[in-house]
Amino acid sequence: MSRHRIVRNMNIQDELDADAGDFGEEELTPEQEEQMAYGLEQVRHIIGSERESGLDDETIKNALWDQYFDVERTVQLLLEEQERRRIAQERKAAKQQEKAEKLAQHKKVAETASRAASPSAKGANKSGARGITSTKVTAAPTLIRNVVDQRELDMSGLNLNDDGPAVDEEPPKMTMAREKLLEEARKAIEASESRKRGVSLVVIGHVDAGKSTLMGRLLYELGRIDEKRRIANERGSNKIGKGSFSWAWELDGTQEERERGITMDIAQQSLSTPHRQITILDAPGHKDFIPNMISGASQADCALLVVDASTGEFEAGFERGGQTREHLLLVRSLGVSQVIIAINKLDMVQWEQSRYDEILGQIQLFLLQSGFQQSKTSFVPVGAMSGVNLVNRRGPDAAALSRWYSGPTLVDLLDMLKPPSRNITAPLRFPISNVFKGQRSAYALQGRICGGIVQVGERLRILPGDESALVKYIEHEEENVEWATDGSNVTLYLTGVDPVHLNVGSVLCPPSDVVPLATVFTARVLIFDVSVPITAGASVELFHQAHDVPASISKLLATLDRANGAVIRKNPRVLTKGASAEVHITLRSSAYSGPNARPRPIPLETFAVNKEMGRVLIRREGETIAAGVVLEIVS
Ligand SMILES: Nc1nc2c(ncn2[C@@H]2O[C@H](COP(=O)(O)OP(=O)(O)OP(=O)(O)O)[C@@H](O)[C@H]2O)c(=O)[nH]1
Repeated sequence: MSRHRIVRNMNIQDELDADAGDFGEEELTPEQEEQMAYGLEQVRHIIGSERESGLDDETIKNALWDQYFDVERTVQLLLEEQERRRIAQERKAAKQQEKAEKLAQHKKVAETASRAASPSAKGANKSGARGITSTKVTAAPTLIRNVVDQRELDMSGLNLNDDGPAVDEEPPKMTMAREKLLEEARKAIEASESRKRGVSLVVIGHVDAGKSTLMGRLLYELGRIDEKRRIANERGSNKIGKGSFSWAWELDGTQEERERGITMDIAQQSLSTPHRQITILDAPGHKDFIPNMISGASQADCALLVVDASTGEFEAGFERGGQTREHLLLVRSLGVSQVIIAINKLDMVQWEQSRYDEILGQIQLFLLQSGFQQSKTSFVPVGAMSGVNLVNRRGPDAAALSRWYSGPTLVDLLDMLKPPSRNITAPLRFPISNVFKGQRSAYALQGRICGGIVQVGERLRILPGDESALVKYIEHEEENVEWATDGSNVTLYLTGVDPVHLNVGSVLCPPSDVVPLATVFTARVLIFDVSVPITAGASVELFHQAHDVPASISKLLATLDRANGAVIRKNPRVLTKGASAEVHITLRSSAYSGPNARPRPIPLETFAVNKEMGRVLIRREGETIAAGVVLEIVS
């Protein structure tokens, strides 16, 4: 379950549980009282389901504490819930009314037809039959057929007296035909060009570079964290002797992360600059959690690399085995071309310009070697802890920096990130990156839309498998929306499906245009800095979107010229550092599935059809050894 989600769920729980009967100094209105009662019910339900899903009470409590001060958001959530229920009830009443009217109409026709069919009512028969054929025109044949059945039908089948399913269970309806939806989406995208445009940003870098601190402090500087919450984080982190991590607490929400002082999973937040609405994916820097980092990077448009400028620390992160280079290579391989490099902790080297220039020079060279264009990379000196040069350069800490730096702040650079173009006419592809039990009897799936458009009420296929499900709600940037397009990081709430069919790595798509499945495919790969050359049959871990599966590089087809793709050698014996090659990749069954089990296929597309669905990463023994694109699906 997503940590982010636990925290969000706990918003309600925390407020109501902790403050039941004592809402601080504030008097509650009757409406709020009612909301609180409803919320408490939710709380019990949520605690129950969190326990069922294996969370211990300590973690739940921790998450509760985390949201302690978010009173306004809680009340707002509850009011929204009430409003949704009201609308659903109104819709239900309108539908029942409509059904009743239809039934009355059918009954009338039935009576007429029955009179017409009755041998004892000859006059009526004639006139009735004439009446139907002459007045009911095209609909008459169906109606007459129904009339016969109608007389035998059990009225309960029409559900007139039924209370119907719980309001929450009412199946969602698609509000727009596809063409109309596309039209509306195009207009909205055009309109957003002049307003705030959305981008998603993955925050990467070596362990302890200050990524979470930077994000926590930035959220505070931008007013997304209030004073109460800041104090709570400060107190909480001091209490366990981790005071220097108080800013990181905002992002590192689980007990284990807080106690260990490291990020372990992707944390999602959003912030807003004058021209951009940014979804932040804070990735772990520790090499043990690279799979989680890859999952975050595969959902991002841009990257923010944080490096630690302190003596010896930059070097440790940048040399072989450090995460700075590996993260840069990974994001580039996953298609991210824009990157901001925040050179952090300059306070540790007395804000020396020479240190900044030295680091900038080394990274710039590596960026060029790794295929980043200089025009799409930018550097900024910052002090995350004291908030220097994030939003402004005010205060005594910033004075030393201002002596030699007059360029943009971090927010200025974020505000200039180029939003991705959206391919809304492509078939929908939604690779699942996270699954958890949502509220309101739906299952929640997090991920990024890789092509197309999705709307509430749509039925989607889940690949691999034969299952489908209905989209009940769509959440984007913490708001419920009717539809969402390519490039958006969203949470889809699905109903009508057994959760066993919802797995990380599965892809949702339209039933009429399903994504291909593959167990063997041809890929063009670029070999990274490997210590042991790759031979045919090498066992590897294949990463595709948020998912990793066992595989082997089953055939080495050719080595290629990196510049023009021409074949240098067919059937090479080995692939060494820096080689570009065409290979066959074959999925293997996992160690748990037994010796004779066949590998489960994964949803994949060629790079030519869908860039995001056609990228793969290859790792071996905890090291990323290659990145590639899918050329052809073999089987
Ligand atoms: N002196 C100084 N320390 C900082 C600064 N920014 C972060 N730190 C410290 O660096 C340590 C690591 O910070 P985090 O934010 O947890 O680092 P991280 O990159 O998110 O760590 P992982 O996600 O676990 O890789 C903490 O002790 C911070 O207080 C800074 O600007 N100056």
